[in-house]
This record gives sequence, structure tokens and C-alpha cells, in this order.
Amino acid sequence: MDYLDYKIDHPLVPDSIFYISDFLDTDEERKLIDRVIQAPKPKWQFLSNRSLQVYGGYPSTEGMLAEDLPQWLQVYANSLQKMNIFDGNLPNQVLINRYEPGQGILAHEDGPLYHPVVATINTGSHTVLNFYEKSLTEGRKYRFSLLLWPRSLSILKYDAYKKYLHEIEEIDVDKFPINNNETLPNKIIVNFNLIEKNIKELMDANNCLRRQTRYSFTIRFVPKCHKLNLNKIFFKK
Ligand SMILES: O=C(O)CCC(=O)C(=O)O
Ligand SMILES: [Fe+2]
Repeated sequence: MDYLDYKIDHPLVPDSIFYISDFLDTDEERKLIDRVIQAPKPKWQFLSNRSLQVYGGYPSTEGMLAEDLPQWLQVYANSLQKMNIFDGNLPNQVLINRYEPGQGILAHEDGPLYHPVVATINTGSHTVLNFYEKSLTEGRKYRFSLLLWPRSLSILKYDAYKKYLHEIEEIDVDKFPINNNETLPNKIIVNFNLIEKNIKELMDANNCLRRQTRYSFTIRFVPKCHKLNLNKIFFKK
């Protein structure tokens, strides 16, 4: 599979966003969610608007103390490397977010500690990711949204990573256009044509769809890493 074939081709979108539907089958999706649910309680961090699990380590300006990924995540890191999504690098950190309906994440950028690529495996529920262009003079400006359907892989690289903020609104229902030609007042969903078929049968009479529990697997590469060296700590060698 060549991810370059899955570039979002839309006048509002920078040249560096890719969206692959059906990256997982339902069985693979179920297995990933089960692993997350089965993780020991201390693995969870509970924030007010989402919960998360971190695998691989915590990046900092000093470098990330890298831990091996568990095998069930390593297989995905390996396949993303094979697809050359990380410019030859093997991704070494996976952040899993769980959102209940009504939860989200404030507009932010992922920042310079990561190689400027993030690949996200989307599971459990749809959501809508909003993009704002950073502007020093006018503050942030809404530009477009991506609809993230379960089992898809979304990839943001370079400009999409560096020049935009991304956000998931804390809402529990999304309203969608009736068809690809209809525009919503405050939202431009640039990949709606790819999902229209799946969503039609699920929306209610007002074209609304309720969010369910969503698990996102955000996969990244932290270039600056060190392994724990016990000799160095205990014997100052
Ligand atoms: O859940 C998502 O798809 C977005 C998560 C995100 O932006 C992040 O973890 O930095
Ligand atoms: Fe992010």
C-alpha cells in the first residue's frame, strides 16, 4: 500500500494530509480496543476531557527515556515504517487517547520534540478533527475539518503538522451535510465523500450522528532518545 495515493486532494488542505479508510478490519479493531481496556489501571491517566495511556516513553528537551513498545503496538510501528510514513524512521512512541461522547482535546500543536509526522489509527467511534491555521497577527483561523471514521489511518506531515493547530470539540453529536455538495455553516469536512456511504445509514433524520467511545492510537517518532543505563546511574561510569 502506498500511502501517497491517499492524499486528501482539496483546495483548502495542505499537501501533507493522508486518509486511508479501512486500514484495520473489524477483528483487528476489536483486538486493539481489548488490549487498551485490559491494561492495568495504573497505566491510565485521567484528564478532565479524555483519558490516556502512553507507550514508548515521554519526550522532553533532554531526550526520551525510551521503553520498548509492547508487541501488539510494535507490529503497527513496524508496518508504518515499512510504508515509509516516518521518512525511514521506526516510530517509537504511541499515545492512546480515550474519549467518551462530549470529551475532546483543545486546539494544540504536537510540537518540536517529535519528527513532524503523526499517524493515527482511529477506532471505536467517529470524530471530527478541526484544523486552525496559526496566524501571529489574527490569532488562529478555522480552515477545515477531517472526519475520522473507525478503522481508518490518518496521517499529518510537515505543513499540516507545523502550520496548523488541531482540535476535537467537546460535543457528543455531529451534524453532517446531506451530501457532498451541501455545505454546513461553520464546518468544511474535506473527506466527506470518502465516508458518505458509511454514514448515510447511521445518521438520524436531522443528519446527526452521536459519538460513541473512541480510542485513537497516535503514533510518532521521537528522534532524541536514550536507553536507561543502570551502570551510569549507580557507578557513575
Ligand atoms: O485523538 C486524536 O485523534 C487526536 C489526539 C491528539 O491530537 C494528540 O494526542 O496529540
Ligand atoms: Fe495532537
